Amino acid sequence: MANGGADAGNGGGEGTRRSVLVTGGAGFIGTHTALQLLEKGYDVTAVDNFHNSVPEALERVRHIVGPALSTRLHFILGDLTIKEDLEKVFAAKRYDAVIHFAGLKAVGESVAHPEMYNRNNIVGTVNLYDAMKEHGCNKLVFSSSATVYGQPEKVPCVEDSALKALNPYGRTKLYLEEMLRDYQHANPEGRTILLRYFNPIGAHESGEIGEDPRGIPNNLLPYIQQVAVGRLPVLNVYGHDYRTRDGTAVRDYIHVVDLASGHIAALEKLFATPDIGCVAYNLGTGRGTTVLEMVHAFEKAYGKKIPIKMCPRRPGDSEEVYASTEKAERELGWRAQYGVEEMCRDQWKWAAKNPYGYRGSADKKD
Ligand SMILES: NC(=O)c1ccc[n+]([C@@H]2O[C@H](COP(=O)([O-])OP(=O)(O)OC[C@H]3O[C@@H](n4cnc5c(N)ncnc54)[C@H](O)[C@@H]3O)[C@@H](O)[C@H]2O)c1
Ligand SMILES: O=c1ccn([C@@H]2O[C@H](COP(=O)(O)OP(=O)(O)O[C@H]3O[C@H](CO)[C@H](O)[C@H](O)[C@H]3O)[C@@H](O)[C@H]2O)c(=O)[nH]1
Repeated sequence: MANGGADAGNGGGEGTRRSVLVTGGAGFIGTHTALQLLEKGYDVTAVDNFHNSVPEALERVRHIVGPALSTRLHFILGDLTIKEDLEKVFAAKRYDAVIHFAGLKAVGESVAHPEMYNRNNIVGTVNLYDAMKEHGCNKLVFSSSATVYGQPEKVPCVEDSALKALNPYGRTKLYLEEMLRDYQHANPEGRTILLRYFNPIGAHESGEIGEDPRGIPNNLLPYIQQVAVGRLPVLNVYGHDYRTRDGTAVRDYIHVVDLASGHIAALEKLFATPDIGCVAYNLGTGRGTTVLEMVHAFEKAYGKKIPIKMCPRRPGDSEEVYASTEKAERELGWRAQYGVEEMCRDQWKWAAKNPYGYRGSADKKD
């Protein structure tokens, strides 16, 4: 868990409760983070255009935290690429900090529609930064990704490794990291943390909120989950000739609840460190797991076999990616608590309760 007291967001009384703007707050990581922020005593405003999420997700957050904390969760429908929407967001309240999740994240889609990724991820972030500057908000936590390490030559990935983008999605993250460093250089009073997520999976332990991708999932766990609930017939395992323990690729899977607590730790670091500048941290567990190990861990939670089909490697995939977690441990006082067993347990709980995600049934899907 993140360090810090139970009511760390409440800087000493009702009138001084810290207020955080969460862009993309209805999404997978946004909902889990909003929930923890509320539990920590922060006042939360989520802004989302529901491009990849639904209002029900935030209703579930309200349900989990209960009526009292729910009053501190505000929502504004808005699109970061529309400046007027951001004006509305910043006119509503004064924010002590922003956690910026809003973005598109599907690699394949970014190859097919790079202009959409640049417009959404880059223009959205430029607009957000301009609005923050205009309204005197200088603390930002930005969602970056391990994708900025490209195909790492050396693992574990350390924060000062060489960076490289392999696709248009990765290029938006890499460019935004560089842009935010430039902005920091020009505005030294700013405080920015870039969080490089490894592979977020799992769900809140209640099984009420989780990842709900539209269409056929690209990522491993959402795919396995859909095979488990009968929406897809078989898991294609991409690549079984890697130089790894069992021939399948290795990733650093991290429980989304741990990832959320990493954001609380980053936020607390920003509040506590006036001269932090712009710093990157990995959020991973530091442990690598193969695709087949993940399948077996999920089967243990699910209680049945997942049918698999061995397939050729997926173009662009790396053999082995996992994080060095030393910097986050040392400087944020944060480390992941959960292992793959808990990740799969909670992923399956979410799947079993919500086989068709938030939309409830096959007919309503998409
Ligand atoms: N989930 C992962 O595997 C992963 C890995 C590394 C980095 N990230 C990054 O973390 C962030 C959050 O990811 P997530 O998994 O929660 O994704 P998500 O799609 O579930 O959440 C993103 C949210 O942002 C909203 N959004 C997108 N563009 C918007 C815009 N222009 N204006 C307002 N709202 C907008 C979407 O509707 C969605 O609710 C993204 O920036 C993503 O690139 C995710
Ligand atoms: O149906 C599937 C889906 C995935 N895989 C394999 O499972 C592993 C993990 O794949 P994911 O798609 O879940 O995750 P990636 O590590 O490939 O990519 C994710 O994590 C990256 C960071 O490391 C980037 O952020 C990227 O955008 C994000 O999708 C890979 O070896 C992949 O080939 C399968 O075998 N079958």
